[in-house]
Amino acid sequence: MRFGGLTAVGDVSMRVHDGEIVGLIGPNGAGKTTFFNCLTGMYIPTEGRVTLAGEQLPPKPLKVVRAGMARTFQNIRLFGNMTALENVMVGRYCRTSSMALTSVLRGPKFRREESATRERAQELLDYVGLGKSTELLARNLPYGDQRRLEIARALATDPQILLLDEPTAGMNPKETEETMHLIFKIRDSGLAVVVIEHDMRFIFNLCDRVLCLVRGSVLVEGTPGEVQSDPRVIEAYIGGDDADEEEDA
Ligand SMILES: Nc1ncnc2c1ncn2[C@@H]1O[C@H](COP(=O)(O)OP(=O)(O)OP(=O)(O)O)[C@@H](O)[C@H]1O
Repeated sequence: MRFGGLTAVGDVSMRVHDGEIVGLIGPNGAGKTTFFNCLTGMYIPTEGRVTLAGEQLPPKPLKVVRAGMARTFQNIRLFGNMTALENVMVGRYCRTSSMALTSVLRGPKFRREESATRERAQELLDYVGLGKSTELLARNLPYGDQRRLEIARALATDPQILLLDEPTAGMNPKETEETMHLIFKIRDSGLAVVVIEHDMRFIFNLCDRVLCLVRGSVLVEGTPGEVQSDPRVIEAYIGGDDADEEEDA
């Protein structure tokens, strides 16, 4: 993905399997979120392709979601004035005929679908541990719960792969621990999960495999143990090259 003269994501190739958690780490500006934006059709990549279960995905967010890829955002993007339940229901609408004539006519089919959507949304709130917050406005939920609500909304789209962009940012240790268990539960249900995180303890305890991105390229890929002990990763975080360049300047 190039922006003018800047290659934000260049040499990155990633394959994720069902039931696997892959971590994406790297210093600020490495290209992690841009990579997610390319996968989910929010950016049209200058080069490269994204496939899901062998099918190439077009760079169109709604089509990507319908194909089975869902995500959460670094900066929470909920509908603040809607309840927790309604936020999850919104995620579900990509699987219903809510935008079709049935919804305009509001006939029996619409009512059946609406009731099934509500039921599924409630199930998902229970699943992420927000079963008691159904009727609370999203903006009034504690920060950690808002992040969990985003995950519930993403799951409402029935994804095969879930992309989480800094799911524990701003969380206290207890919430971080709960989030780890939630992600394990999601993985155990058969989904593929990719997680961007700056919290190294979290990522190394969570993931089966980790990729470290630096300046748009994969610097190191391996098991948490391999990546954790690789001196290049430590150097990338300390900012060896950049610091040298700044000194030279
Ligand atoms: N829409 C855009 N237009 C121009 N440059 C962009 C755009 N989006 C991202 N970039 C640039 O691409 C590079 C990668 O940014 P990105 O946000 O993907 O990094 P990141 O690894 O997610 O960083 P962080 O950990 O701070 O979130 C940065 O240099 C950023 O300024």
